[in-house]
Amino acid sequence: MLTDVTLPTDSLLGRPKIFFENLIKVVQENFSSTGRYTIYTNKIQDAIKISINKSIGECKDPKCIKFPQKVFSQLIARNIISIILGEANINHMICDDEIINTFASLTSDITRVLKFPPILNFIHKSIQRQFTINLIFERLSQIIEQREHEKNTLGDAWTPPIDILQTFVNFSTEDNSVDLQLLTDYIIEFIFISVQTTSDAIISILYEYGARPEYWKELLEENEMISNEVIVGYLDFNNIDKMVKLDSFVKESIKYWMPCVGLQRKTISDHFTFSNGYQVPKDRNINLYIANLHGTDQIGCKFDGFQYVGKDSPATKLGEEYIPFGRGRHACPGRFFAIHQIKLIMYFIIRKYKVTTMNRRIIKPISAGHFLLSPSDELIFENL
Ligand code: HEM
Repeated sequence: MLTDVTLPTDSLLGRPKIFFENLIKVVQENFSSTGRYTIYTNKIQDAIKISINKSIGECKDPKCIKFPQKVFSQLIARNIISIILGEANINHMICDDEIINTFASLTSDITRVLKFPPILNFIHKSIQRQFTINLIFERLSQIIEQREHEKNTLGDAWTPPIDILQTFVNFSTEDNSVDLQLLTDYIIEFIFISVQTTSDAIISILYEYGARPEYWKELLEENEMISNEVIVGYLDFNNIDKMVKLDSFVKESIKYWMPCVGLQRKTISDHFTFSNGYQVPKDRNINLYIANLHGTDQIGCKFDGFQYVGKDSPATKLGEEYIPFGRGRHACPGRFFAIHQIKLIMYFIIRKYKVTTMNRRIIKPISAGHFLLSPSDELIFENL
């Protein structure tokens, strides 16, 4: 038997199993293909437009974004804030640079802490406390206080806000009292799993797009066709489903930007036997040879951006040859939401800018074991 997947923050937050089960439940219920995130899509589109205007803006002359990592983690952070806080001071919060930066850098901050050897666990604990008393804790306290006040004033007439925060409040309330420490941990974990994963994916797609002008014409035509169908100023799910060429391009790019090996599991029974008879003894770590499954250029295959068009093979559909979101019982439940955001972001970028890598150079992902080193190449934006 192989171990279940554990989230990297498990050791840091030190919460019992039920904590992570609740978190997965929230993601499954709110962000599966049939999830409720339809109610969030307009908010996300507003947040994306604000981010693009603020961070990229008008580019009458070519503008070089030197640190795409920073710009796109802030953009995704703004999206995530808009769905976590939903109805709470949303306009104020999604323009609050301090909270956006805290959300955007949280994952890299935590990842740095997780690199400490276990013997330094006591430092984990003190850093965790530092996290949990930081800005997020304070801002959440203010919002919860306001919600409690409204609840007490309105009594039975009070209707709970529909947002992710309120869902986590329900999991953190006992005897009518909200455990703010627990609530903060839920939010930290939610940010950890959703911000950097999605911003890394969008950057890799932009690197591929910027270096491959042969795809621009068809992607722009598809973009224009969809924009002609948008009626009330916001794209709906039907519009997004029609971005089939973009979806295929996104899928191929994400596939290319996976480490060579990964999705590690550990043998916890006496031994594990593969279908070909190969046996792995207890306590050994097993990594999949992802490049081979995905057929990337690391094993001599060519990037083929439109290969999935018309094949009933969207970027969210998992298979033996496509595992960026894992597979099986613990496959990523947030992938529908991630791809939804990615397609929206690409939609707004493609229609406004010509995007290129420096000298239209193809940028290659660099694997270091089962990690990818974050590329730090610039992207150049110019108004169309
Ligand atoms: C492009 C963005 C994303 C990528 C590439 C990604 C990838 C993954 C991978 C590889 C796993 C582990 C699967 C396994 O080991 O079998 C995972 C698990 C998970 N992901 Fe994502 N993810 C992304 C975005 C998100 C988002 C936006 C959310 C939340 C809204 C999310 C929530 C989760 C959760 C809760 C798990 C744990 C599932 C479980 O253990 O049952 N992910 N993700």
